[in-house]
Amino acid sequence: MKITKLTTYLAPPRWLFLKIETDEGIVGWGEPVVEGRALTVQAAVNEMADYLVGKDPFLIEDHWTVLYRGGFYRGGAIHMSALAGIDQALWDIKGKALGQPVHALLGGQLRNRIKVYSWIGGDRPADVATNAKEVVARGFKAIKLNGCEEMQIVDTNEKVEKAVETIAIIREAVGPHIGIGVDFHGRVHKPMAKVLAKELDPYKLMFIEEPVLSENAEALREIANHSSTPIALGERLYSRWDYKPIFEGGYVDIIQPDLSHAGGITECRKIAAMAEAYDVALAPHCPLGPIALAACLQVDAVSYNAFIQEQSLGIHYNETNDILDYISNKDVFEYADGFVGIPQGPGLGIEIDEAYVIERAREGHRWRNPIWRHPDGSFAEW
Ligand SMILES: O=C(O)[C@@H](O)[C@H](O)[C@H](O)CO
Ligand SMILES: [Mg+2]
Repeated sequence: MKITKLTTYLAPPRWLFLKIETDEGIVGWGEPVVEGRALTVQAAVNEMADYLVGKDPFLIEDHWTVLYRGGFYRGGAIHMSALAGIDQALWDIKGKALGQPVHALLGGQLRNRIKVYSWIGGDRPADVATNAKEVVARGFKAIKLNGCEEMQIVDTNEKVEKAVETIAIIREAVGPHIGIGVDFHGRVHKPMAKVLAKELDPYKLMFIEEPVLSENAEALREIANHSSTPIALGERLYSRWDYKPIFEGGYVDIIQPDLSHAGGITECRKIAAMAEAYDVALAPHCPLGPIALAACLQVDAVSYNAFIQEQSLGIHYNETNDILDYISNKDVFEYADGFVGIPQGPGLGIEIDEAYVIERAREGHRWRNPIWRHPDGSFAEW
């Protein structure tokens, strides 16, 4: 079998899909995207396409190695996201050709299902609480919300009180047994992170996420010394080499590699294995589309340390941008009791509705994250 063609589609609300075709008619799909830079990742995929055309799609490990190492310069969000989508599509092709789900080719599933969490939005604590209750009523056993608004490098007690009040209201609303992940989104700097972590400890959170940016990971030591809450991060780390200092540092409890940002199934499987050797848990990041989610579930299926999966079915944006719109086998993600089943179909397990993808790609998108500012006019991390 030979690779014949790579085609990319800008898929609203903010995704990029990749189709890899072969001379035997088998087609694989990947989702090479980093939010807000879809066109740049598209260019990177196109730049790597000429190497792949004419090659055997089954030689995933070799293609990954050449595309990672062979450009001399390597790594980072754009390159590793492009490589991630290519890798997902190659696994999809191989699974479809052999009539096996990807997880079967990775050694076989060690779990039937994985717990999922739902994102909770809302501007005011009361709205967040209403949304949280609604999601719990729909069966979710775990939720995640943003932990604070913009936070300056040193900020006021008022900001801290507001953040704590929101979490208190949520804990009260959902009761003691629902998992609550609190995402600080890298908004907080070292001086405030330890204050917040300590204040939030009594709410027995499932984790605090990006309490500082991962490039400031040395600050985690101080935070861990002020709190017993598990610390999660990793959505902005792109390879085993990026994760190396995190494991060596010893203060991260949960890693969150993104299957569409960190080199795909091949690389995330290895990152997960490194984590297992440090007794660190895996919770793949996925505020993305159906292909990314399907890729996550393949790695969850074979990773002992995976415990929960992020996903954005029908809730992260709005009902008109549901990820199920893009797939024909709409029952593939089986939800029950706060868990989602591991897909059993060949390849990634999803069937992309290509006509719908082409139709939506005509409209495309220009997704950008908001730009925030502090009261003094300086830039604020979103
Ligand atoms: O953990 C999450 O899902 C968020 O931090 C998103 O990755 C971020 O809003 C960019 O899409
Ligand atoms: Mg996050």
